[in-house]
Amino acid sequence: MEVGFLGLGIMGKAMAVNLLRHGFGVTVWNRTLSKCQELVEQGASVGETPAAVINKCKYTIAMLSDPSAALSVVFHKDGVLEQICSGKGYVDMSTVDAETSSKISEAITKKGGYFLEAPVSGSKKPAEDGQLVILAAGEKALYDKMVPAFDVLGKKSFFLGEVGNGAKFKLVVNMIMGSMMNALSEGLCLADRSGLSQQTLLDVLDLGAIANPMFKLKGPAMIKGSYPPAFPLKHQQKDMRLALALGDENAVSMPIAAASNEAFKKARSLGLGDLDFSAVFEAVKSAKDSDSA
Ligand SMILES: NC(=O)C1=CN([C@@H]2O[C@H](COP(=O)(O)OP(=O)(O)OC[C@H]3O[C@@H](n4cnc5c(N)ncnc54)[C@H](OP(=O)(O)O)[C@@H]3O)[C@@H](O)[C@H]2O)C=CC1
Ligand SMILES: O=CC(=O)O
Repeated sequence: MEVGFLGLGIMGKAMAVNLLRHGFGVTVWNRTLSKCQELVEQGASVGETPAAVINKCKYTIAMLSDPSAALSVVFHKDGVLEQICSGKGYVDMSTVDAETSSKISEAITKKGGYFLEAPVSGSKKPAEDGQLVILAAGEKALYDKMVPAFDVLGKKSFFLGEVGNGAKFKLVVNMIMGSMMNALSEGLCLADRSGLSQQTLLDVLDLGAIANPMFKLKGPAMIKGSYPPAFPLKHQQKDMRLALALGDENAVSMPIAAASNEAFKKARSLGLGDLDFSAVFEAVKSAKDSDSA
């Protein structure tokens, strides 16, 4: 199967490599075109523009940073819309809001193409290992065609019905994840300020009812103040913002998510946006420092 792939950031690169390793023909494009070279060395072809990739491939996947990137790759000059047509499918796996996804879906469908949103849960390592969880919604016929690719990229894929449901699901999941990361950060800070061992706190958490892979993976690095980006903090803050907007639309009060969003914003203002989202710990620590000054 030949697929196009737009967006070779942390996730897109790992996913495209995985497809190549499993025998897919892959034609890649990235805004910063030089990032395509590493994929070419592993057997990929390059399209000079998103339109060129769509022209070449029957199915194209996108993995882009945020709503504005997802929209620009479709609607701008040399974008997806210029070549999408009957018989071609476009699968956007970026984390965006339902409104963005619907806009893209409508435009593509109007031109006779098929659209599927398919955001993923799971970070850099699950992307490298083909262990993502795929939250797809939109055109069921396209979902069925994409199953062989999803089987390579993920450990489980869900088909969730109409466009928007995948986007909303992903935002709910990441809203919970961002709140948990803040709770862990406050706990580590509180333990330290109370004269307790942060490592012992992690050991205790790992043995009890709230043990989870995220605390186990990120906790030890957080204690060391090490935040190599797997899931960039700026993207987690985008997800909190979009989840809060979904809460606004549905009149759901989310004080914990709102407070977590403030901490992620604070972390961005401290210049931590490109680090891993666990760097919110630094913002939590700095807030506690100024409280005690
Ligand atoms: N990292 C993670 O753990 C996970 C991320 N996600 C989601 O997946 C998506 C990608 O994440 P990730 O790979 O980490 O992000 P990165 O920041 O590593 O990559 C972002 C990609 O988007 C491209 N891009 C940004 N702005 C534009 C634009 N205006 N026009 C065209 N391309 C653009 C970048 O191109 P360039 O190289 O030129 O900057 C790059 O290819 C996000 O929506 C994120 O929320 C979902 C699950 C896990
Ligand atoms: O969106 C991030 C993730 O880890 O999932």
